[in-house]
Amino acid sequence: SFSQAGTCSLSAAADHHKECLGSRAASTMAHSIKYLGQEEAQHIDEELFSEYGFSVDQLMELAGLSCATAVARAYPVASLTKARPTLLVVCGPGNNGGDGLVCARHLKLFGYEPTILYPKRPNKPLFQGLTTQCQKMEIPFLTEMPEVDVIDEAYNLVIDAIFGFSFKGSVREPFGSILDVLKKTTVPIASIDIPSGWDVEQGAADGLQPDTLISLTAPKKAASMFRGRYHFLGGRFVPPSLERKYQLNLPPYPNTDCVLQL
Ligand SMILES: NC(=O)C1=CN([C@@H]2O[C@H](COP(=O)(O)OP(=O)(O)OC[C@H]3O[C@@H](n4cnc5c(N)ncnc54)[C@H](O)[C@@H]3O)[C@@H](O)[C@H]2O)[C@@H](O)CC1
Ligand SMILES: [K+]
Repeated sequence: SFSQAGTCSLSAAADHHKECLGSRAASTMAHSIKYLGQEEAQHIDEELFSEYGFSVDQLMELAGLSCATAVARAYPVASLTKARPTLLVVCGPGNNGGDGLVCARHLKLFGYEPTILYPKRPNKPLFQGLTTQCQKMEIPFLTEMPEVDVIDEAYNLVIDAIFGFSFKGSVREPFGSILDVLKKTTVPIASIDIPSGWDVEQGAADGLQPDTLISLTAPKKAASMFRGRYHFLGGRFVPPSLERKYQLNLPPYPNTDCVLQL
């Protein structure tokens, strides 16, 4: 992937994969995109709501749509190996989990068969609404995390929407046990914004190793430790003055696309 310092360390195989996706704009090479620290990511988030007048559900919809689009790019339905286009979406207790719910809904519309695990649901209208929408879309909800062999057998991909840029400290239950299962699965994992359980800036040597990372707004510092195949940028909603203020140096999204492969 393309590092902060602007050095390119792609293996020929990874390069081939990227070419196959056909989405890599040459212009991304000219940019040195900024990798955000945790506080900076939180400030940008607050500013989008306070100064720029966005609402959470608005940005969550765009973020979740970006994630579903990235998944459809990296794992087209026709490329999946299981008989049915099944996906497991694991949603955490904050806005990262909300992105997961939106992502699941769009993936269903894109022809996938998502199933959701949502063990800690905030008692807020936003999340209740997103949950109802998924239920009405006939997306099943699990009551507990399946065993590793069940996941390996039943799903083509796991979408990790457990923690995003507000994660801190050591993982509390039930998410510790859930992440232990995810570390053992052979099914590829696509992480939304941050691989869950990773320190937002330092990463985690013994943590999840997702195949795909979808960085929202801008990558966080830990993304420089991502070693999977596909790194996407999503969340095409940053006003130019905010981009300038934080010197995000975002590469241009192609045409009307809501994701960009880094
Ligand atoms: N600013 C942006 O650009 C946007 C951000 N969005 C999403 O919002 C995310 C950030 O959301 P939040 O700030 O709600 O936070 P997160 O979703 O990162 O997580 C916060 C939740 O996790 C819990 N938690 C934190 N550390 C924990 C630990 N060690 N063990 C167990 N639980 C722990 C907290 O109690 C809280 O419930 C981003 O990563 C992104 O996915 C999008 O929804 C919209 C746009
Ligand atoms: K995540």
